Amino acid sequence: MSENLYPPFGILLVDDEPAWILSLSVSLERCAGITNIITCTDSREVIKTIERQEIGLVILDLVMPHLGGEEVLALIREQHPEITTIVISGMNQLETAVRCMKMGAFDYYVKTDDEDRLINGVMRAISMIELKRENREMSNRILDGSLKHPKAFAGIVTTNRAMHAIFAYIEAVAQSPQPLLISGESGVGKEQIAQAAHVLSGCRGPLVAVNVAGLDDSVFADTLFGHVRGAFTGAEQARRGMVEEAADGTLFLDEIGDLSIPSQVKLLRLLQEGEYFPLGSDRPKRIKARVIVATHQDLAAKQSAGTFRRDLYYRLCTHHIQVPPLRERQEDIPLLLDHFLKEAAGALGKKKPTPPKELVQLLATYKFPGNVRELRAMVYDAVSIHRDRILSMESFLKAIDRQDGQRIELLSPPQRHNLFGGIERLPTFSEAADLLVTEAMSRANGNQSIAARLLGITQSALCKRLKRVK
Ligand SMILES: Nc1ncnc2c1ncn2[C@@H]1O[C@H](COP(=O)(O)OP(=O)(O)OP(=O)(O)O)[C@@H](O)[C@H]1O
Repeated sequence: MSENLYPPFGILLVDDEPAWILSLSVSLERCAGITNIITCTDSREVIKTIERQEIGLVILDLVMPHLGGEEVLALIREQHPEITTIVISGMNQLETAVRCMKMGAFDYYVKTDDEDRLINGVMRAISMIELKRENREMSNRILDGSLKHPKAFAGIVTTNRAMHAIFAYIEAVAQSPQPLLISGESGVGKEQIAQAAHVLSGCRGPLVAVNVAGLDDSVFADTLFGHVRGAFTGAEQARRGMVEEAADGTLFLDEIGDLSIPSQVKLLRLLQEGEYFPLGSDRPKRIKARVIVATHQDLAAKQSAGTFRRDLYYRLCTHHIQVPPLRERQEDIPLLLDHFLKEAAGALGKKKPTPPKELVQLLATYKFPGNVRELRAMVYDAVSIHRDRILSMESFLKAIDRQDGQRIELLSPPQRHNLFGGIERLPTFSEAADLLVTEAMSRANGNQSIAARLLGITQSALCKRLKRVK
């Protein structure tokens, strides 16, 4: 959103009547926040203007001296077919309208039409152009597999393919004025993703984060929209709301799934109309921030159950990112372990300890219900009590065992290929069990607790087996 012009491409108004151009410009800005407007009163200049600057939409008068609107439309379709055109006429002529639509006009309006109809049509055209652009951008990224701004994601440690696809998606939608929805379990890194999207939006303002969980409706309205002096008992001073604090930046609403229905209505109105009223004021203010929302809940399920408004859900879903849980990206565990060991050692003024080999094996057997945040906390705890050069496994084992109700089970999906394919004589059941136990003990470096987790059995069951193996 360079220089905060909206939309990110120009809208060219072509009409030989300067008064009409002025009145339409004012209405577009006042009613829809459209500021990226270029004007042209000489139809012969249209193509040159298009070639000089980035135009996405042309709003074209039909009756003009020199070149008429239909001729200009034909030239645009021929020389710049990527540009969308809306035709406006002083007369309501069905035949002309049909002809223009057949020539490729996006829509046709009569100057005497209700102004709202024209503005809604312009907004529809803008949404369509933006979607097309995002699509093109996404396809290009997917084809060349690269990121334009890898620095924006520097703080997010991952080698996972799904996470890299998310990065490419964020780059594609970063400049869109539509809201961005980030969902995923608690602790997967949703706030970090929101920060990357904010950096890439190019907005100069701040990222203002608001956790909306547990806010009742009036506190929600006051927090977001602020109030004027005397708005309610105790409102001795006017207060700016978070929407205003986030001007020219990003408003990040966390835990959006917990919002009450009346607050959902307020948020929808804000997103749809771009306007809000501070409490006690009858003068609307315009939102000038990009909105990013996050939730650990399944909004689709909530919407089906009737606890989340369908219209808001669809509005929020325009750009949607689903961050995978840590257990679905186990390849990230060694990297994150190393990252947090460094971070914790630095924060606690210690030398970075060396993790024992079996630690990654152990962590791979765990589901991490608290995701990356839980891993980070485990590492900080281990580093804070650590003394020797090699990190002790004890605190990790304790933290994992503390998770009551956690069934002991391996996380990797069962192997589908035939392990015994090349073997002529099948081992007996107890021979195979002994071999498995020996292998698990070797991988766990003799640690029975880890070996038991690797095998998916209790430690006492392993002890019994070990006695037999010996
Ligand atoms: N890929 C990652 N690389 C480095 N640190 C990460 C990564 N993912 C998460 N973290 C760290 O884990 C912690 C939790 O991340 P974050 O707050 O972004 O999660 P969240 O999904 O927003 O959680 P919640 O739903 O509870 O708000 C933070 O300290 C964050 O820095």
